[in-house]
Amino acid sequence: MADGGGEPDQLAGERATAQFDVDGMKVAWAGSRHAVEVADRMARLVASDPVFRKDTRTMLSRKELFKDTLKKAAHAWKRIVELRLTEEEANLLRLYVDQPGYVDLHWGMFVPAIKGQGTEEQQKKWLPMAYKFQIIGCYAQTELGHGSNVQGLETTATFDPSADEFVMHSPTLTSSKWWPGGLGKASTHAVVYARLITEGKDYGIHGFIVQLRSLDDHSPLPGVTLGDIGGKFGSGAYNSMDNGVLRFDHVRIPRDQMLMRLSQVTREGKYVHSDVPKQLLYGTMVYVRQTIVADASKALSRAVCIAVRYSAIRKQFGSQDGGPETQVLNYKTQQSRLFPLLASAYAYRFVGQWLKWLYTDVTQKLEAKDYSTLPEAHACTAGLKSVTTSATADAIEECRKLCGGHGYLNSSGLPELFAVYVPACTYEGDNVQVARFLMKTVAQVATGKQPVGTIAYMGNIQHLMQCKSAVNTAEDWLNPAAIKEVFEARALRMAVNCAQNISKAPSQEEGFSELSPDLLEAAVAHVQLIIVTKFIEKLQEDIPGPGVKEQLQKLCSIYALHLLHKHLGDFLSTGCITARQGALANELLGKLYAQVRPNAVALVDAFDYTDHYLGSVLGRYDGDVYPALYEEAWKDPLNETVVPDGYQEHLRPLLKQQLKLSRL
Ligand SMILES: CCC/C=C/C(=O)SCCNC(=O)CCNC(=O)[C@H](O)C(C)(C)COP(=O)([O-])OP(=O)([O-])OC[C@H]1O[C@@H](n2cnc3c(N)ncnc32)[C@H](O)[C@@H]1OP(=O)([O-])[O-]
Ligand SMILES: Cc1cc2nc3c(=O)[nH]c(=O)nc-3n(C[C@H](O)[C@H](O)[C@H](O)COP(=O)(O)OP(=O)(O)OC[C@H]3O[C@@H](n4cnc5c(N)ncnc54)[C@H](O)[C@@H]3O)c2cc1C
Repeated sequence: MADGGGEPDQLAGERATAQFDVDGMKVAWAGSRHAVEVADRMARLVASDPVFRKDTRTMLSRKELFKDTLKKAAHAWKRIVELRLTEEEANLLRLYVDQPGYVDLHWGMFVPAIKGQGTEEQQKKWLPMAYKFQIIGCYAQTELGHGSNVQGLETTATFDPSADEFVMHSPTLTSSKWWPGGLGKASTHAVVYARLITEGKDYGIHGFIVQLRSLDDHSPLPGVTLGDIGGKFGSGAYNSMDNGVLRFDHVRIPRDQMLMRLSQVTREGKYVHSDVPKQLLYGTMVYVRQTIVADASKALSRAVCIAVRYSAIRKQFGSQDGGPETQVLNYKTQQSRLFPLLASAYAYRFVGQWLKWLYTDVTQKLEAKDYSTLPEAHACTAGLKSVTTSATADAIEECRKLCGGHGYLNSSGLPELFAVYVPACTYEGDNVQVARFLMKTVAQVATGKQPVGTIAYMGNIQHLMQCKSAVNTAEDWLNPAAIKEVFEARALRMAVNCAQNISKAPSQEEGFSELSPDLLEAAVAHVQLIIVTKFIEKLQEDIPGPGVKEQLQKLCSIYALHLLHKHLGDFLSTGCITARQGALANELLGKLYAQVRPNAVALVDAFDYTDHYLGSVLGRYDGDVYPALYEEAWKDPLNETVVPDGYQEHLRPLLKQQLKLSRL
């Protein structure tokens, strides 16, 4: 999707060497022909609208940036209403506007929290107002003193039966809500997580809908202290978001603003727990983690698109006699650093599509009161979220390095992409929960219970604990069954080792604590197996378009084998492969990189990103990088004057003094 404005296409030669149908790959990437069409239309709509320009964003002050975000959000909403966009179209429009803001939390957490934890009556009351933006909501869980440990939150909601109200209170400084996006300046309401106290008893954390600001003049309501928590990492970047602080001084809300799907407080103050598992309190986090995995492939594919196109344009060395230099994309080191990231972008895309299916499936089962798949959904979302976000953050930084000096310029788009992306590693938690799930499964397998879903492989324990890989030539590694077997054996053996070592500890909790680094590694091995498996399963589907499946097969092999190479220690120490088999995998990787090379630019074109969305002079579709870099430099406010501000006060006196000294 070019919107480069009719410049000569410097990458045409690269595109001509592609050995597959790019349109077919666009469909495989987007999920369907319809998805390609809608995404394309929304991306163009945003790219052609001057209000959504973002090329000078990193030069704005925080206040200007925030106002710009409010403007863009309001304009996006206006376009959504005017054009009567569907939910799918509206979500894509917001994606392509590409500026973090309060709307992300309104749609991404506030609305899902009410949907997941509110009764039907509560949904009927609150959702229509939220859908029309008559109220703006955020998700206020984390506090100054506690983030990961949700049970440690201190905000209280004490029921007062005489008034049929809850009293929301922040008893300590550390109980101040701290971090919620959209809270600082924009939200009128929040879903607040607080300790429910009734009849003198603390029933732990529950969700409450609380109005924070006046709907007339936006001022905080009595007893509510609100503000922004301050500037964050990077210029532009996540500073468009008003992450906020909130304190309550005995603020009263009606009883029916407690989210009551999971448990209720009666008019008399009795606490009643329904038959819904209490873990559904964390349901909004499961939903968001699933979207974060999908976002990982978007961020990673953007970075890779920039690095691949620029590496095809950039030339260094290679000519002894004044002839053309070598494209840096032809260097084997560049390929071995970049192509695994390209393969990862596709791998995360497909696992993200599968995770969305899993989430929908669990949600339907929950509606039918079948809670059996909840633990797996929790483990998969938490684990995949953790693994894909940290790998993506590392990959964006790697892409910056792969673009050399120019990658460090804001106009490359990479510094801002990194700064916006990197908090995804922090918000929404880590991997420990997956490890607990694995340990439970190992224990169940020992009792003869047959695991299902993503842990079904653990049921094959007899074979996987002893099997030796049959790989004998580099090409043997092209067999998906060979790959799957060693990834399953590695994950299972690491989990079983942990379980055996925990059983030697004085208590299970001590064992867990002592072995937590090993548990984390076992969890990562399990999650990598899921990603590899879902890629392999994708390839078993009908994938139309000449050459499309063949390219994806190569990328799947690269994804799996680069992990094998990177974690060779795991595979060797668990005895899954021999050193020679490890070397054969590496040999095949080199051959696969050479096969991907002529397709690299077309493989990133298949992401179908506009130049607006990429936001990078290095990643331009037409490859006309140098004039764009040159032009971009002149937009910097420092270039508004030839002689800089401060010359008279600080440079001139210095220079004059040196003149005097030199005359002495
Ligand atoms: C755009 C970005 C916006 C960002 C927004 C945010 O950051 S918002 C803020 C985001 N904040 C964070 O992300 C905070 C991160 N912190 C966490 O996620 C915490 O680890 C915790 C809240 C899960 C711990 O809770 P705890 O101490 O109460 O629990 P426990 O460990 O004792 O486990 C008890 C049982 O529950 C199970 N279970 C747990 N979770 C789920 C689930 N989601 N589903 C289903 N089940 C779940 C677990 O497996 C265990 O099962 P078992 O073994 O009894 O059968
Ligand atoms: C940009 C951004 C946006 C956010 N948006 C929201 C929002 O909208 N709403 C909201 O409520 N919150 C939000 N948060 C808060 C976020 O969810 C928390 O920061 C996150 O859950 C981590 O908690 P923490 O900051 O308290 O870190 P801590 O829990 O203090 O973690 C510090 C370190 O301790 C480690 N650690 C903690 N517990 C354990 C353990 N049991 N075992 C081993 N290691 C452990 C962590 O891995 C980490 O290395 C946001 C945060 C950021 C950065």
